[in-house]
Amino acid sequence: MAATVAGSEQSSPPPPLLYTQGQLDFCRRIPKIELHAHLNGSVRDSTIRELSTGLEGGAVSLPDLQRLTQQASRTLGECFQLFDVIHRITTTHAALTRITREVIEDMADDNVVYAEIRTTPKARPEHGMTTESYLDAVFKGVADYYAASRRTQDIQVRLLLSIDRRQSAAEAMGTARLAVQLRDEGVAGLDLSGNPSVGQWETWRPALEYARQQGLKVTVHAGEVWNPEEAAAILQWRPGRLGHMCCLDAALEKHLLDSGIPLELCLTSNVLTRSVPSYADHHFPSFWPGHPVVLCTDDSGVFASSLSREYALAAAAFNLSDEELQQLAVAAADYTFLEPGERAALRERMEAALLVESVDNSRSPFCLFCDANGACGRRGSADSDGGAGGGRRTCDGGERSVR
Ligand SMILES: CNc1ncnc2c1ncn2[C@@H]1O[C@H](COP(=O)(O)O)[C@@H](O)[C@H]1O
Repeated sequence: MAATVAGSEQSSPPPPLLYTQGQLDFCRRIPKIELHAHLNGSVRDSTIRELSTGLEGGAVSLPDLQRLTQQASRTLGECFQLFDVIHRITTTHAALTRITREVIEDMADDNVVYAEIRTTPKARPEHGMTTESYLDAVFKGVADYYAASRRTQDIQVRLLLSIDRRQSAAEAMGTARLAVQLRDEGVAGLDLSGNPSVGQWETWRPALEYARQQGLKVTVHAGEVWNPEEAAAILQWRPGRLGHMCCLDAALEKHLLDSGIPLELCLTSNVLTRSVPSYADHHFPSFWPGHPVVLCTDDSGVFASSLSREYALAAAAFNLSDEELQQLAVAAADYTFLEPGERAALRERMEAALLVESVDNSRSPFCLFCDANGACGRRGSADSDGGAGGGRRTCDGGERSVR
């Protein structure tokens, strides 16, 4: 049977190899800043499996969950199906506290030194949860991380509250008021996100406007799908940062370049959701260098990635040198929603940690189906399931793809 699988694999071309172990190792050692990470999109696979197993009465369709998490590529619509499943297993205060602590642990392990984690506060009356208690549980997760971490203050964390595009104008205003109230408790800003095919910009604009008038920073998802009228209206409103901006015509691209608004770019998310056709075709090089850009993960759990992996993918796809990777990482300090003095301190900390070594590219490469730990999810890859590596597979794909 194994021979049949291997035989059938031989007939299909191997996926392109995108970066080397040496590049990934180097990117892991660079101190990094994460500015676009959705809390419920960053949940560990093992935690999703554990929490869904504990549920009674088939509240979560495990076959659906498994099908969606095992697909190498998923459309934006399928991603939002996956979020619905994740939201059904992170309904308790304890689950929220746990996922928050774990997300920070994973970021700290990946050498992220500053993170803005975003989430939509949700009221779940059936679990005795209000939007305020949702956030209390998230804050507890942050506190638990610091209480348990031996490497205290390795990573500095701020929250952004997200307005979900499914929300009404009144609900959006509720989220904005909460963000303003919690400004001194670790909330650094407000975000607009959610399924880009849902709703109208004018619905949430007053809430974003209110937050901005109160001195809060605002970031907005835009151009994740083709909607030039909305992208133009958002650009004209001038948020503090913009997420994605994949689907732009030449006029909008020029407008964005002229605006100087920092862009949060999430390569794997955009490729897997088909907002861009491939890594090599990503719009990163249309903006960087020259325009403020920060590489981010978006949903490290949903897309099986890490910030280091996103840097390594950028290095391979756009032929970036070690110095350029570090320039990207350091510059991100300037685009954070921290106060100016805190930004400067963060930048100094990043500069003090610059690396001067070169990359060892001789070690095994990674392909499109390799996850952040180098385990290859492609059927028939070498050292398949259940071997001495405890089910970990190594990649035997083809040539590395460099643009
Ligand atoms: C793939 N690109 C994306 N585009 C737009 N919104 C996204 C997203 N990825 C995640 N979210 C938003 O973040 C929520 C999950 O985290 P929280 O429950 O808030 O912690 C999703 O439900 C969606 O609203």
